[in-house]
Formats: sequence, C-alpha cells, structure tokens
Amino acid sequence: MALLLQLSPSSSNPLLHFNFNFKPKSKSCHFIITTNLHPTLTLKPTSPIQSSASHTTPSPSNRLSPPLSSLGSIAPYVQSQWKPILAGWLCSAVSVYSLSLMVPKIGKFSAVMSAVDAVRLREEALLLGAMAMVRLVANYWQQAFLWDAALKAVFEIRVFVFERVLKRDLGFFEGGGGVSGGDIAYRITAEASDVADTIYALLDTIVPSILQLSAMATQMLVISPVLSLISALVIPLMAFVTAYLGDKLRKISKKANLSIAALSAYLNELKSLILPCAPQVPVGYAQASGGPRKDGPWFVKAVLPSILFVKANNAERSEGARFRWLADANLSEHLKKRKMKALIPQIVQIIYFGALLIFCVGSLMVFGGSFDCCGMVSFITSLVFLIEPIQVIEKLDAVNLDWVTGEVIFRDISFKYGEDMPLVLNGLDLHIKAGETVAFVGPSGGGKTTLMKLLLRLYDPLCGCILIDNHKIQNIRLESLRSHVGLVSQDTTLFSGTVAENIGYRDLMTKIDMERVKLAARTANADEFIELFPKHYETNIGPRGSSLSGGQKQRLAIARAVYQNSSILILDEATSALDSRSELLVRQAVQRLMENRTVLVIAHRLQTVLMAKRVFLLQDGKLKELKHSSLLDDHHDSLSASELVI
Ligand SMILES: Nc1ncnc2c1ncn2[C@@H]1O[C@H](COP(=O)(O)OP(=O)(O)OP(=O)(O)O)[C@@H](O)[C@H]1O
Repeated sequence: MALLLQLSPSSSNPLLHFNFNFKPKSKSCHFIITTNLHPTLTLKPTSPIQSSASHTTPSPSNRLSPPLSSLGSIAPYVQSQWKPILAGWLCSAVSVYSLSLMVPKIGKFSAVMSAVDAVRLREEALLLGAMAMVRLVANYWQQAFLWDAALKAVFEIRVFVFERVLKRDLGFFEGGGGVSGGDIAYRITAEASDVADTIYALLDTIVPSILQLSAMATQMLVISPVLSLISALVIPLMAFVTAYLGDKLRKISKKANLSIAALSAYLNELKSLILPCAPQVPVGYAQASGGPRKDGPWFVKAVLPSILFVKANNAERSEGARFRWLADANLSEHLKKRKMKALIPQIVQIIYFGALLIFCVGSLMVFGGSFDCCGMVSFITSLVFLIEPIQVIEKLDAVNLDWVTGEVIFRDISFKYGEDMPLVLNGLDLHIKAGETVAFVGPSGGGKTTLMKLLLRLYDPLCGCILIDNHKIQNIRLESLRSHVGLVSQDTTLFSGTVAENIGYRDLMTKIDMERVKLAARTANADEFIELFPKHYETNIGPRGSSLSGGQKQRLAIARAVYQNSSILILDEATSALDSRSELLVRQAVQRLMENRTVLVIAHRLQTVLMAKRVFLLQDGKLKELKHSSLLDDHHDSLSASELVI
C-alpha cells in the first residue's frame, strides 16, 4: 500500500507543498515532504532497522502531479474511516433532502401569506421551521462526522510514521546528511494538521456540494425548464467574466505597483535597487546610469541622494526628463488600474442584471400562466442554493506586489492569542520608513516575536492594521507578502542539506543561482570557511547545521537572507555568545545585510541596538522610543539589551 499526498498552495497553508509516500504493508517507509518553510526531506529505509537517508528534490513529475490524483493515494487511510464518512454523507443527504422539501414550501408559504389565512400560515411556518431545524442539525453532524474521519485518518498516518521513525538507529538522527528529530517532529505535528484540513475539505466539499447542486438543479428543471436554461447560460457566463476580470486586475495591479516602485526608487532609494521587470528607462538613461544589466533587471540610481552629482554634471534637465518618463509610466499604469476598478462594480451590476433577467422572464411566465407565483419563489430559492456551493474565496483585488520599497506601518494594533488570554499588544502604533533599521528590546514575553508574527501574517491582529507601502497586508497575496518579508532567526533555521541549498533556499524548488549563492556568501563573510570545506558549496552541513560552529551558522543564515533579497527583513538576533573574531565577522555581515533594507531587529546586544536608527522598548503591549544616549550613559556592551531596559 503506497501513500502519496501532495497539497497544493490552495490548501489551508498557502506555502505548503506536502508529499507523503508510505508503504506500510511492505514495512518500508518512504516519504517526501516539501514545503516552502522546510526543505525536501526523504526517508528511505528499505527495512525497519536499516538507516539510510538522503536529501533530495522531488522530480518535476512529482511536483507537477495534480493534487487530486496524488490525494487518491491516501485512500487507504481515508477508507479506514468509512463509518464516520458514511455517517457524515448521510447527514449531508438529510440536509439536502430537507432543503429540497423546503424549496417548494417556501414558494407555497408566499402564497399562504398573501391569502391571509392565519391557521394555515402558522402550520406552514411551523413545518418550514422544523425543516430548517432538521437541515441545521444535519449540517452540524455532517461536519462533526467528517472532521472525525479526517482527524482519525491523520492520526493513523502519524502513528505509522512515528513507529517507523522509532525503529531507526541513532545515526539516522545524528549522522551528517541525515534528518533531524526536529524536522520529523515538525512534519508529524504541524504539517500533518494541514493534511487533516485537506482531507476534511475534500470530504466536506465534494459529496455535499454535488448533492446540493444536483438537487437544486433538478428542482429548477422541474419548476421551469425555460428559466433553468436561461440560468444555465447566465451563471457560467457570470463566473467566467468574474474570473477573467479578477485575473486582469491582478496583472494590471502588478504593473501599477512596479511603476510606483520604480518612481520611488528613482527618487529616494538609499543607494541602488534592482527592479525586476521595472519599466525600462529610455536608451539615453541606460548609458547615464551604467547601462542595463545583462541578467535582466534594471539598475536604478536614486536622484535625490545624488543631487550633488546631478548638479555638478549639469544633469538637471536630463534628470527632469527621466522623472517625467517614469511619472508618465506610473500615470498610465495607475489609470488602467483605476479604470479596471471602476469597471468591476459595473460587471457586478451585470451579474445582478442576469438575476433580474431570470426574474423578469419568470414574471412574464407567471402572467402568461406558464407557472404560478409559488413556482417563481421556489425557483429563485433553488437558484440561491445552487449558487451557494460555487463561491469565490479570494478577494478580486488581492494584490501581488513584485517589489516594495519597504515602508511599514503598524496602526493601532491590538492582539491576544486566545479569548481568555491577556492582550500581548495593546493599541500599538509605529511608522517605519523604507530603508530604516529599528530595534526592539524589552522583557522576555513582552511581545517582540508576536509583533513580527503579525507582520508575516502568521496571525491577524484583533484590531488595527499593518500596511506595507500603503497596502494593508490582508490585501496582499500571502505568497507575495512573504517573499518581501525575510526572516533571519539565526539560531535554528539551517537544515540538513548542502551549503548551496541552505543559502539558495528560496529557489530550492526551481534552480539555485550559484553565482548569487557565492556573492551572498562573500557578503556574509561565509565564503572563507565554505572554501575550506572538502566539497565547498556542495558540503552537507548535517541536521540543523550540526557540523558548523555558532558563528558559521549565523553567517550562513545571513547569506541566505542576502540571497533572498527581501526589501523588509526581520532579524531575530541570536542570543548565544561568540568569540570576539566570530562576533566581529557576524556583526560586519549583519551591517551589510541591513544596507538598503527596512530592518526590524529583535536585539539582544547593545552594539546591535546602536546600529538601529531608532530603538523601541516593547512593554505592556505598547512601544516606547528610547534614546541612544540614555542607553550609552547607563549601560555597557556586555549586558543584553533586554536586561538593559527592564
Ligand atoms: N502561540 C502562543 N500561544 C499563546 N501564547 C503565546 C504564544 N506565543 C507567545 N505567547 C505569549 O505571548 C506573550 C508574548 O510572547 P513573545 O514570544 O511575543 O514575547 P517576546 O518579547 O518575543 O519574548 P522573548 O524575548 O522571550 O522571545 C508571552 O506571554 C507568551 O507566553
């Protein structure tokens, strides 16, 4: 029995690609798990005791295989839960059946209401209420049974994996090139929960939705074939138009965002910025600013920080023309976006018009005697419940930002982890300019990490909002948001794999650019020790980088962040002490990493605090700005920043 599960990004965790391949009966276990948060991992014991493991990347065919066919492979685990599944589906049948009874009743109810017959009205209302109650109860049990099935299936998978893992020898966990216990733990806890979500979504959506769609379509056909035909034409047309416009708006928004990014970079970026696919500046400027790069992206120089150079070269006129060109590109892209945004409500009106059309034809048929008023009400009710399962979840104008300047605004943010828990953040406000470095210090448990989690949208605030380049982060597509917000947690983020894979982690699923890997390693002062390794960039660094020293791990984590090149960086400074040379190399690397980026650093050392332009104490859910001078006056470097301010 083999099991292969692959979740697409549309699952509950949009960053997740999850691949299991179990062979429980043959007593061998082979599973490939791929996530954007974690590398690909393969466990390949050929017998329960034998330990051999290798790090591998799934073949393209694996990656591209359609999720549904892959999900078919988990059938044995799902099938073993046939009892709750059957019970859940029976409940969904009851729910749909009561809905089918309700639809004509609702039609009749409208006729009874107009006849003003109090006794019948009460009877019909009671009957209708009873049916609605049956539907609600059946819906509840449908969900309860299906969750039961999904969670128990995942329980079986977890137990199976854990039993297999227990049988491996110690070398499996500790050997270079092996997998770490932490990785396995993460996969059989957090990631397995995502598998449960997907199984539930499949069980809950497919059968109940098909039942409801067929029941409502049948009702509509019985009531009026003509109106059903009109609906059959109008509904797919509406769905198609909506999907098409949504896609178009996303593309237009992308171009508009790039054009404003180009303009902003031209005016005020600190040094230089690489804008993939940014509007091309006319040829004359290509020479003026060093020419277009061979590797595609455009090299944009900022004008305001270079004003001395501009004036000394009499370049005001040419820079004026260049600005005009970029502003003009921005104007036309934004105009297109605004026009599209203006068009969408009109299209929504057309959708309403479609419904109205059905209503008008229905009315004509009522007056023409083809069918009565009750039929009309029943038909519209069926139509509403037919459309109900076909819902579009993604916001039409959720944007895909290709590039951001890095301005971050926290506006009146409050947050707590649970209903009965205290507020961790309480009406917090902060405006961080693009390219600025701010440090956060404060007592343990003060909420520094929580604030970063909100920026990455690992949680949403209870109230208030967070903006990046004036876009509410809820309106940015999650994948896009996380590509712009890098995280350097210097203690724990390395994984079993080669140096190159660890640095080029962002491109693990595509193609790692070795030139960029080497450049990143040089920037992070990591090349000096990598070159000493026998296989250089192809050296496996062991589970969680176990073959590296603390300072080397930190520099590798920094090299990865350089490679990722996010405009916004969250830097959770390592707490472990390093010897003075390593400390210096890491500090230099951090300093280079901070250049041209917005950096939010959770600082533990005074020197790091001093690198920041502004320092904030996070305590009692609020931020208080601290002056550098007061920190310097009162304390010395050996103390941790959190100790300093308590
Ligand atoms: N997942 C969670 N569920 C419930 N409470 C949590 C969770 N994560 C953090 N907390 C609580 O929220 C509060 C803030 O925690 P947070 O990790 O943000 O603090 P911190 O300032 O980063 O602390 P440290 O400096 O020790 O890392 C703490 O009281 C913590 O116990």
